[in-house]
Amino acid sequence: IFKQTFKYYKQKATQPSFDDVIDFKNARNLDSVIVKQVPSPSNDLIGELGLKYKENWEIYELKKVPGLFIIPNSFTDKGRRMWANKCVTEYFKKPHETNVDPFDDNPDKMWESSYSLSLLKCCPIWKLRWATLGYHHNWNSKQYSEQPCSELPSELRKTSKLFASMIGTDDFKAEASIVNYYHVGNALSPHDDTSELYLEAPLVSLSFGLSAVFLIGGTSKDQKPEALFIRSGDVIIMSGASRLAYHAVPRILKPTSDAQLKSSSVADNLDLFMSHSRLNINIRQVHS
Ligand SMILES: O=C(O)CCC(=O)C(=O)O
Ligand SMILES: [Fe+2]
Repeated sequence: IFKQTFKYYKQKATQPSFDDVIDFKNARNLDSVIVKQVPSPSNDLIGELGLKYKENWEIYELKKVPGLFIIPNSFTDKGRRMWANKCVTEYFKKPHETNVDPFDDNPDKMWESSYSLSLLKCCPIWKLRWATLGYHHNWNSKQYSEQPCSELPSELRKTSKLFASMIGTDDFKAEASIVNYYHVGNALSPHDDTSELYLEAPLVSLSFGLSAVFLIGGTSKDQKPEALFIRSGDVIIMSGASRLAYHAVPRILKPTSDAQLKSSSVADNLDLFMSHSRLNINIRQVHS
């Protein structure tokens, strides 16, 4: 059943209907969520992590998927740029690992001098699909390395700790991170994340760039998933029962007209890339 819903939203022949997709921006189908308010973090942290200043933070929990929290639209424009920039200039470099390690010999070539989208698309940056940080996840054995290759960057540790504390987990240890790079037409197949040795801790997930449809169900693939839009700056937390739930990203939405390409200059390579990409940074605790 999960697979059917996945295929429905992934289809390319016709555009699927998004009527059933929970949307925090347009407040659609929000009768399926519970809202909770938590006090704002300190101003220092807000500024450093590129978060929005808000009196109170609103956290939504899906009624049908207890433990699945969404904190929409958490970052400022500048903050979103800062995070995107880290994904395309830092997180793919050693000691982190990626699917395109050969390019690591010459990481600065990732953005080789091209100002138009067609040229830019030839750059190695478009071939990046994932990077792993901290304890590296081995995709084949589905196991984490014994030793962390590095400590996670401090902004990843601080951000994940902060969001984990918003749902009441004060002792979250950020030990591993996977950064996913998506473009229109890409998808992430249904899976559960159970390689971590300690599964009681929440998983914190940040998204930037293009919007996506996210599906999350239960621990069985026979359970019909809920669909929700994840937009740039949204934070998702999988905790409790939802931590072990099947989930997937069947569709990356095409850029809307307001994301039209800006003028051609080197400084805008990031805008250009981001108007055609979705970046997801998820942070995990591996050990108890
Ligand atoms: O891209 C996403 O939002 C989800 C990524 C994910 O599920 C994973 O990396 O395990
Ligand atoms: Fe996952």
